[in-house]
Parts: sequence; structure tokens; C-alpha cells
Amino acid sequence: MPDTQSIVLELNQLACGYAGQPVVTGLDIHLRNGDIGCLLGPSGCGKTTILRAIAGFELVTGGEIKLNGERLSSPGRHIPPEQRRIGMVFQDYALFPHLTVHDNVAFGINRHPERKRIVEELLDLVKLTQLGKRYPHELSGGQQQRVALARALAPDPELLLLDEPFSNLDGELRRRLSGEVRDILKQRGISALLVTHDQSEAFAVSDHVGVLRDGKLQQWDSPYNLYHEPATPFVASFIGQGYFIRGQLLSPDTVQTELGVIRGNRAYKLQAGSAVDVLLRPDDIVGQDDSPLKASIVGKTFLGATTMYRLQLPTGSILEAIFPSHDDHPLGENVGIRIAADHLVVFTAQGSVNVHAQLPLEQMLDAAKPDADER
Ligand SMILES: Nc1ncnc2c1ncn2[C@@H]1O[C@H](COP(=O)(O)OP(=O)(O)OP(=O)(O)O)[C@@H](O)[C@H]1O
Repeated sequence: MPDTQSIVLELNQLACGYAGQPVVTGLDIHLRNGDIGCLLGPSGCGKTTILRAIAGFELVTGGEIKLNGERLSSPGRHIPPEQRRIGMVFQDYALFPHLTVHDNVAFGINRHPERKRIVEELLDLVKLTQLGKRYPHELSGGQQQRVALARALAPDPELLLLDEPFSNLDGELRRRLSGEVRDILKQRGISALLVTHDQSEAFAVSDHVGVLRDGKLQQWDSPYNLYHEPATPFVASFIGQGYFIRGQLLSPDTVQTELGVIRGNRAYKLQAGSAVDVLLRPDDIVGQDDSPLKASIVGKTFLGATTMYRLQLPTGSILEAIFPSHDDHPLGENVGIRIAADHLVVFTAQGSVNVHAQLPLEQMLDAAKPDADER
């Protein structure tokens, strides 16, 4: 059980939808005070619907939403959005075009006696002190989003919701601003829930990430655990890169595969002899010149500091491996490899149970039906 003292946001068995059609069901999420959470998932899985229900723009059909212990939503109970002490930042900034930067930030605290000080402090926080007199159309996209953040923080909300806040910005700016926003929220100890479909953004900004599929939560965990210890094949495939190879469980922590025997650091409850799919991430495969295990390079993508190699094993199975880019190999070369997987991740084999069959990720996803993909 979570320590309820430090929980700011609680979603308990939350269900909501539109016109009698459920979109989200049985959702349980607990966000700790000062933490940044993130909802991540494919388009249409219900991320924005959840955020809108928390903000009070949608009614809930089951379960409850609590903020600092107070029930905001449940069937038959609905605290209006303006009474929720929740701030929102939207993808399209949603600034008032006829108000200056200063007045946009001051909008929600017009009657506050310390309004001037608060606005100045927030403009300083988002590094826009010099631009208070400008109008939104005189700002870049990144600057507009900083104003939107300052405006959302002005009324001192108990929770900040951010809906795809960086998706109108490109590459480097997006990366930089998302890092800055994390620093600002952490500096002020603000609890926040972010929605994105960009995994690297989710990882860069959040303490906990919830992976959703078809309105159901697959896993709520740290970025590290989602990557290294995915709870379902869907999470394994949705988060990061990797391939599954077929294996056979020899003992609770050991699997026989075409790459040899791989031993993990935790025991699985599956029966010895079970056919399993073993997840191998690109960073689980290490180059080792004198290794008897050889793979042929069939693809290569230069990434700067590293190079991603696509490797084919003698059986035809494909793996990906990341090597430092100065460790350069031409296409067609046979390289020695070894497995360096700290966390052995296995799932009950999907589809055919031939021990050497390899499933492409897409097929894993098809086979991994939402209710049938628990380990
Ligand atoms: N106002 C609405 N009326 C009816 N159905 C809606 C409404 N808004 C969203 N939906 C449906 O609810 C489902 C979830 O939509 P939602 O916008 O929450 O998904 P999302 O995960 O945020 O997607 P995206 O990443 O594309 O923004 C979708 O099937 C969508 O078509």
C-alpha cells in the first residue's frame, strides 16, 4: 500500500468515456507529492481523456479522483474545474492574444495583493523577465510555452497537468525546454502529470511513467524499470528497442537460447521446460572479438557517439546492438558478441513454441492481447 500521507493525486479504479462508450477503465494511479508523473501510450489510448477528467472537464463513470485526500470526482460527485486548484498547460499554449506576457501570467491572480511580485518572480523563473510587455504573437513557440507555464503556476496549484506541452516545438528546443521545465517543477516542488506519446520525453521529464493501452494501465513505474523490467510484452515493445528470441526455461532463473545459456538475477514462476520469449535490448549485446558467438552485420545506423548495428545470428534470428561508434565495423563483417543482460526479462512464449523461432515485435504485439499478456 502506498504511504497516503505523501500522495497528492489518487486515481482509484477510475472509469470515464464519452456518450456511454467507455474509454478508460479500472485505472489506479498514485502520484507522490513533488513527483512528476507521465501518461504514455499510443494515439487514442485515453491519455487526454484522463487528464481532462482530473481537471474536471469530463465526468467520471466509475471510481474516484482524489487530490490531497479530497474526493474531486466520482459518479454523482463533481467539483467544478475552477475549484480544483489544478493548473493546466496545453499543447497549443492557449495564451490570451490581446494580453501582454505580464498580463497573461497575472490573469489567474488578478485580486492577489502580491500579484506584481508573483508575476515578476515567475517571469524570472521562466527566463522571460525582459519580455513582459510583449504580446504572444511576438514570441517564439518555446517562449509562449514558458509564458503558459508561468501562467499555470501563478495561482499556486496543488497539481499541474501538462498535455503534450512540447509537441509543437522541434528537436533540440523541445529537448532543452522539457529539461528546463523539469528543473523548474523540481526547484519549486510542484507535483505534475504530463501526457505525451514521446518516450524519450517521458523518460527525460518524469519520475514515474504509466504506459497505457486501450484505456488500461499496463505498468506504472520508474523509467528504469519500464525499460529493464517491463511487466508485459506490450510495455517491452512500446518502450525502447529490442528483439525477442525464443528460449526454454531450464530453471527459475536460467534460459537456454540459441545464444547459449542466459542466467538472470531473478526467479520466474514458470515451470522448468516452458517455452519463453527472452527480451534482448541493444545494450544487452556487447562486442567481444574473441567470443565464439558470431553474428553478421546486416544493418548499421550511425548515431554519433554510438552506432546501432543490426545483427543476424547463424539461425537467421535478428538482434540489435549498440557499440561505441569508434568501434567501427563494415556491413557483412562477422563480429564476436556476448550477452550482458543484468535483468533477464522473459514472457511465456507467444504463438509457435519452436524453441528457435523468433517473433518480430509486431507479432509479439498482436499476440499480446491486453488481458492475456501477464507474465
Ligand atoms: N469528445 C469526444 N467525444 C467522443 N469520443 C472522444 C472524444 N474525445 C476523445 N474521444 C475518443 O476517446 C478515445 C481516447 O481519446 P484521447 O484523446 O483521450 O486519446 P489520447 O491517448 O490522448 O490520443 P492522442 O495521443 O492521439 O492525443 C479515442 O478513441 C477518441 O476518439
